[in-house]
Amino acid sequence: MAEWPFLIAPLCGVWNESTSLNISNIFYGIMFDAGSTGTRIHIYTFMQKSSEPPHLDNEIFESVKPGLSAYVDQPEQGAETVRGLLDMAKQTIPSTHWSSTPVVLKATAGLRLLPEQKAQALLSEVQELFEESPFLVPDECVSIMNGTYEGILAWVTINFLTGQLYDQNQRTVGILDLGGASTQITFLPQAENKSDFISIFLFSRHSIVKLISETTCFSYLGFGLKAARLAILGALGGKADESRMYRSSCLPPSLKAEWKFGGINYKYGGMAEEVTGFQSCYAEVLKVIREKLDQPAEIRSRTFYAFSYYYDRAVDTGMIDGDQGGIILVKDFEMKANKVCEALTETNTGSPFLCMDLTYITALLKEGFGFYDHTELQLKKKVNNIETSWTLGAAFHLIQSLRTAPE
Ligand SMILES: O=c1ccn([C@@H]2O[C@H](COP(=O)(O)OP(=O)(O)O)[C@@H](O)[C@H]2O)c(=O)[nH]1
Ligand SMILES: [Ca+2]
Repeated sequence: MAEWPFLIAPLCGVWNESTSLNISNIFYGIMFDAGSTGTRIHIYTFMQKSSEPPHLDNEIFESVKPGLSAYVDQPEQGAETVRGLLDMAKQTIPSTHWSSTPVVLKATAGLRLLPEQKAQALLSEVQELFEESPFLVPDECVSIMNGTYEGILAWVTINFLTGQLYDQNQRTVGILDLGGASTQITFLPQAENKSDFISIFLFSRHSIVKLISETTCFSYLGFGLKAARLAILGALGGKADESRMYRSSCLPPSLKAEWKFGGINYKYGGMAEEVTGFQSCYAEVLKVIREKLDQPAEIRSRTFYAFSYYYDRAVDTGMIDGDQGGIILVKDFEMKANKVCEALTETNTGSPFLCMDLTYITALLKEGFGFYDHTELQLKKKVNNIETSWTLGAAFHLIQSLRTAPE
C-alpha cells in the first residue's frame, strides 16, 4: 500500500507513510470487461482520508475464456461464467462493504457484432445476476460500450498510470488497443500554443467529461485481430458458411484445420507453396486495410503505448519480455512477420496464424494508421501492478458519477 506512488488527485503530493495513518475510509469498485475473447473482473480498492480525494490502492484481476459472445445461444450459461467471477468478488471484499460497492459490466466488440436480440438476451441474464447479488447495482449497470468510449477510457487509464495527468512536465501519450474484434487508436490532439498538461482531479464533477470531450479516438469494429483473420480469409460479412474451406497464403500450405469464433466453426487452410510467404500475405492483408482507416497526421509526433494483441504477439515471438514488456519499433513487427512467413513451409510454430497476425499488425500500423517504420511503441501489460485496461478509466467515471450530486 505505502509503495503506491500515485494520487488520483494531482494537487495533493505523493502518497507516503504519514498519509496512511489518517485513512478513514476504504471503498471498492467492481468493473467487468466482457471482451470478445474473454470476460474479466477488475476489483479496485480505493482509500480516502476524510477531507482528501481518494487514492487507488490496488487491483485484483481474474479472467475466464471464452467471452460472452461465444454463448450466443445459451445466455444462461454465459451468465454463469460471470457468476463465478462475482463469487470471487464476494470472497475478496468484506461483507460490510458489499452494499456500497458498485458492480458494472461493459461489453465490447464481441457483443457489438451479435444480432441485437441475442446480445440483449445475454445482457439481461447478467443484469438479473447482478440484481440478485449483494452489491450496489447502478442504473445501466450492464451495457454494450461504444468503441470510441472504450478507447478514451483506456487513454485515461494509461495516462493516469504513467503519471501524465498530473505532472506539469509531462505530455500525454497515445494508446493503441488491438482486441479480438475491434481496435482503437486514441490521443489528445495538440492545439497550437497550448500545453497539453491537463490539470485534472479525477473525482471532481467535470474532469472526466472534459477529458472525454477533448480526446480523439478512432475505433474500428471488425478490425480486431481475430475478426481481421476472418476478413483476410474472406469469411467476414455475409452469412458464415461452415462447410466452406477458407484459404490464405498467410497460412502453412499443408494446413487444414477448424477454428471457432463468435459461436461459428470455420474450416481454414493454406495455399500452394509457391504463393505462400510474406509478400503475398502482405498483399492479401492490404486488401482488408487499405483506405478503411483514418491517418491523423498528429500521431507521428506522439509517444504511443500499445497493449492487448500487440503485446501478446510481441511476447509470443520473443520481441519483449512477458512480464516487463518493452519498447520496439514498428519495423520490428515487419521484420518478425517477414521471418515467420518465409519459414511457413519449414517450421511449425505451433500457431498457424502467427504469420497472418504479425503481417496484419504490420500493415495496420503502417498502411492503416500511417506510422513510420521507426516509430517507437511502448508495450505494457501492467503499470505499477495495475492492468493497462479501459476498466480503470471506467471505474473512475463510475465512482465519480455515484459520488457527485446532480447539478
Ligand atoms: O484485461 C485484459 C483484457 C484483454 N487483454 C488482451 O486483449 C486481447 C483480447 O481482446 P478482447 O477479448 O478484449 O477483444 P475486444 O472485445 O476488445 O475486441 C488479448 O490480447 C488479451 O490478452 C488484456 O491484455 N488484458
Ligand atoms: Ca478489449
